[in-house]
Amino acid sequence: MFLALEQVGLRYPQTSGRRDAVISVSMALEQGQIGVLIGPSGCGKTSLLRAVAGLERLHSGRISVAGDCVADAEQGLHLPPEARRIGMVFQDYALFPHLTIAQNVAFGLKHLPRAERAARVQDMLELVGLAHAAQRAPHQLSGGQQQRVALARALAPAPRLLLLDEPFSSLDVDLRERLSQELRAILKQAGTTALFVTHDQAEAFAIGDSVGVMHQGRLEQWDAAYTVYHRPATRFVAEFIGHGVFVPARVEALEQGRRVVTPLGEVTGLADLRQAPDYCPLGCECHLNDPAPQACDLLLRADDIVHDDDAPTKARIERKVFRGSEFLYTLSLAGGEQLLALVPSHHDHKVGDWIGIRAEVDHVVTFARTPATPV
Ligand SMILES: Nc1ncnc2c1ncn2[C@@H]1O[C@H](COP(=O)(O)OP(=O)(O)OP(=O)(O)O)[C@@H](O)[C@H]1O
Repeated sequence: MFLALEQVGLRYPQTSGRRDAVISVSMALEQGQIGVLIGPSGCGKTSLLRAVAGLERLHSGRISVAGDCVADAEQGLHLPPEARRIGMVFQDYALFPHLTIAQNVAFGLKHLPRAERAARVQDMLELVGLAHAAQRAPHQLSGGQQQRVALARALAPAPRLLLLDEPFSSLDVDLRERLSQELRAILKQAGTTALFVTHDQAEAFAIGDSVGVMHQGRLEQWDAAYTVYHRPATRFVAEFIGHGVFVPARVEALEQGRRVVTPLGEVTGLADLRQAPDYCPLGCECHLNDPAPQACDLLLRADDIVHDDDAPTKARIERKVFRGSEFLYTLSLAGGEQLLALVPSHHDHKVGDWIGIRAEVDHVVTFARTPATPV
């Protein structure tokens, strides 16, 4: 593995009584891969990034880059940031205002002969699509262009690893979306291994080969974005990623496989259910393997609920949010359970209307109900 973190822990001095900022985080990235850390404010994303950069000392664990150990708490090893050959891009792109764009990009290349330096600057500016702006001053560029210059500056010395901490957070939504796609293309073209921090889910999914969800200092899941969405490892991940709710349900053993009985009836379209008993989201004794009916909570995302006038289950529209191509409805069933549903926006029902719905769940995600409730 190109970047490997093993049981990394980080504790800030003079914070006794508070939980550690990072607790036993293990993860790995292959060369050329892009990893994204996502999680709520204060969950430890930036602290973890700073630990990789060498800006914070580890309290426990070890970090290696390209096979070189750069930090090992047990051995008291801590390579300073400048010895790690790691590039960084932060939220405030902090270009030098008195230097031209080309001079900004050349900043970390002082060791190169002049001609080589100029060629490298040209290559980097071409990579980020700003070769025409080489002689301009930073204030003559837009925020998005300035952030691309910051990226070119970070990539210019060919770092072994690039760390990016919410680089687009000061930009508007449209620009962020475009830049995140561009960023992925640029990093892939340069073959750079990168670790990116964001609290924006769309950005995480657009950029990351692997996505890690952090919560209270811990990395709760580190997986492909698709797996994080469809196979959340913990309740926290299930709730944090995507629009979803848990409904009380019951898993029953059939002669072959299992079925899940929910307030919407039996969940249909269970292509994945046969795998479900083997899959314990919590990695512990799995309630799905028990032959007796088991009370559980079933994750239903907004895209699992289909509006169907002929469906026997009816739900009342409590709230609706227009999202262009679809409405996000908040629904309640006769028994009071709440659901979310994405419905094509030509179905423009009023709040208070009852509509037919059914569940179409391709990826069944259940968690043992706690405390256990009678079935
Ligand atoms: N220099 C510091 N000294 C003491 N505590 C700190 C320091 N920096 C961060 N913390 C604490 O460590 C925890 C993790 O903070 P961190 O900034 O890593 O979270 P984050 O996920 O990046 O949050 P955000 O998304 O808001 O930037 C928080 O409880 C924070 O208060």
